[in-house]
Amino acid sequence: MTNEIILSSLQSSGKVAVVASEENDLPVWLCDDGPYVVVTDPLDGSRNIEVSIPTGTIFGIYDRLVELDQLPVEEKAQLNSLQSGSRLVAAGYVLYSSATIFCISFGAGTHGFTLDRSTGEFVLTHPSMQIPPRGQIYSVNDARYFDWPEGLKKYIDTIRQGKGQHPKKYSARYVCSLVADFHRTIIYGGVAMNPRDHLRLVYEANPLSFLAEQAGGRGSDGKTRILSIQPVKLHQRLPLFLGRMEDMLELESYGDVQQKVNPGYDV
Ligand SMILES: O=P(O)(O)OC[C@H]1O[C@](O)(COP(=O)(O)O)[C@@H](O)[C@@H]1O
Repeated sequence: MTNEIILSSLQSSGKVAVVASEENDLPVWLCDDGPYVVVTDPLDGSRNIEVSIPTGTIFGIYDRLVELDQLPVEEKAQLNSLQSGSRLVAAGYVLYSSATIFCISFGAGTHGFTLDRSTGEFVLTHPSMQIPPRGQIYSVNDARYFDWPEGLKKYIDTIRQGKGQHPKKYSARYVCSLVADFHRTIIYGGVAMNPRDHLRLVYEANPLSFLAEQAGGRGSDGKTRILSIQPVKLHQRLPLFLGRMEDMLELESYGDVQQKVNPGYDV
C-alpha cells in the first residue's frame, strides 16, 4: 500500500522520469521529460508493523541522465536507477514513531523536520544535524555474534568494555528498523550496522550514507565508502555500517568486519 501511494504521488508530480522501488522487481518509467530519478524503500522495517514498532521510508533523488534518452525504456530505466550514490542530488527518510520526523539533505547539511499535526506541516526542528563525535551506542543484531568474523567480534568486545579509542563502555540498542536505528545514531552518536549482506545498496545504503556524510559521518560496507560503490544490480545487498567518522575509522581499522556467513534467519 505504501509503495502504491508513493508511486502514484510521484507520477502525479510530473517531475519524476523513473522510480525504482525495493517493492518492485523492475524500475517503473513514469514520464519521458521528468527531470528526476527516485529510488526508494517505501516502508522499511515492515515486519515491525504488527507490533507497533517504528518504521520508515527511505529515498534518494538523482538527475535523469539525458544522454540515455534515446535508449529503449527498460534499458534507460535500469541505467538511470543504477547511478552511483556519489551522484545523489538529495536523499532523505521519514520516521514514523512517537513523532513523524522527516530528514533530508540536498548536499548542504542534513536537516530534520517534525510533523505538526495541528497544521499538517513539517516544521524545521533539527537544522544542520551533526552526529556527535563519539557516541556510546552500538546498534547491531548481536544474536548473530557466533556468525561474525573475528574482527567484528573483537571490535564489539572492545568498545563494550570501554577499551576502545573512546574510553567509555558502549551500550547496545537495536530496534531492527533501519530508519529508527539510523535516526538515533545521528542524534546520540555511535554506530549502526548490519554486517551481513542484507541491506540494499540502491534503496537503503546510498541514501542513508549521503545523509550520514552530510552530518559529519560515513557509510561503509566495512571496507569501502558506500557512495563510491558502483551498483551493478538494482536489488544488490551488502553489509552496512553508519556512524560518525571517528567511530567508523576505528571500526574499519579492525579489517575483518563483514559477516560472510549468512544462513538465513527465521526472525
Ligand atoms: O535481520 P537483521 O539482520 O537484524 O536485519 C534487520 C534489518 O532489516 C530491515 O528490516 C530491512 O529488511 P527488509 O528490507 O527486508 O525489510 C531493517 O529495517 C533492519 O535494520
